[in-house]
Amino acid sequence: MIEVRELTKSYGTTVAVDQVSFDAHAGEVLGLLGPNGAGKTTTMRILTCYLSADAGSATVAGYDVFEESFEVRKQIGYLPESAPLYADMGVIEYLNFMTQVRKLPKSQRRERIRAVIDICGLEDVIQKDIGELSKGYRQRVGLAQSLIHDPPILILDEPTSGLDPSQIIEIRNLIKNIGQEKLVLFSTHILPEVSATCSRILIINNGKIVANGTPEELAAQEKGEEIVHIAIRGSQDAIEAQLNELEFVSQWNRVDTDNGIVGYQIHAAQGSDAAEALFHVVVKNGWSLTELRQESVDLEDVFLNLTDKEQV
Ligand SMILES: Nc1ncnc2c1ncn2[C@@H]1O[C@H](COP(=O)(O)OP(=O)(O)OP(=O)(O)O)[C@@H](O)[C@H]1O
Repeated sequence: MIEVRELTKSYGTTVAVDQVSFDAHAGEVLGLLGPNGAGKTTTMRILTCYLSADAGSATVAGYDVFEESFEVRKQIGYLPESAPLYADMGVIEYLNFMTQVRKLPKSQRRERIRAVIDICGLEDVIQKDIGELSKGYRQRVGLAQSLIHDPPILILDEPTSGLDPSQIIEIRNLIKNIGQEKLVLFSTHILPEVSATCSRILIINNGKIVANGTPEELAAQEKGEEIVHIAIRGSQDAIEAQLNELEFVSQWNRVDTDNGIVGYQIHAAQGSDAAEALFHVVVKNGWSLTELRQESVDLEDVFLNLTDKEQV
């Protein structure tokens, strides 16, 4: 649905976006993660036709961002970092205004306003002016305007910035729900944000995409191996003789011995499905398994290694 190739944009001597390429598909919640100044906003502004690029190409739902901006804008709902909301407008009045900006046919306006109020949980505040709303509700109104024309793609720039923890959770859940039906591309500089919300992550640093994958893939790339914790009731000598013979095991450390149960940390080749393979080894030897656990993904290491540490 989105195809970006070698996109480049400079402001004077600052290269804000540097040969960025990526694809995004329907049904994904894609997180653009990077420290401040990494180039997230610039990338999003180019994709939403608010900014031209110096080089490269980008298409949205098959339409060229530079040649067919009218069509591209129809495909995209955009929530900029500071959404231009009008404080003295009522919620309904503002959404109605946005149906006009988006040139929705009169016959559809009422139904679309109702739909976005429902999706974004605005029912309790429809009587209020935008200026009276909490920041969390204002952000919901921002999301509602981005959805008003029912676009297949949503682009959200730091949608939880400035919200308190409970508002952040609400907006994340909203994004996840919307992501079940639409492609959502959103930016953040906060790592837990992407872990909590995204199916795939692009890490951007100094204008370049430095990683692209699911949280699990990125962590596996970083480690280059699988680490499994296992505890077995059986003869220590026999277990260790067997571990030495397993080709996928690159290294093992005995971490615990307790009442006939021996615990190991096992390093294995990436993609070897070591946990499952070790389970079969234990069963084949007639030992009993008291613990089997693959070490959890540590995305923070990935992020810190790929971006400027001092900026995170
Ligand atoms: N209008 C502008 N004029 C000059 N430089 C700019 C302009 N907009 C952005 N930049 C620079 O381009 C680089 C990328 O900025 P951008 O806003 O795209 O990053 P970002 O990842 O969105 O950061 P943030 O999270 O702080 O918004 C930064 O070095 C920034 O200072």
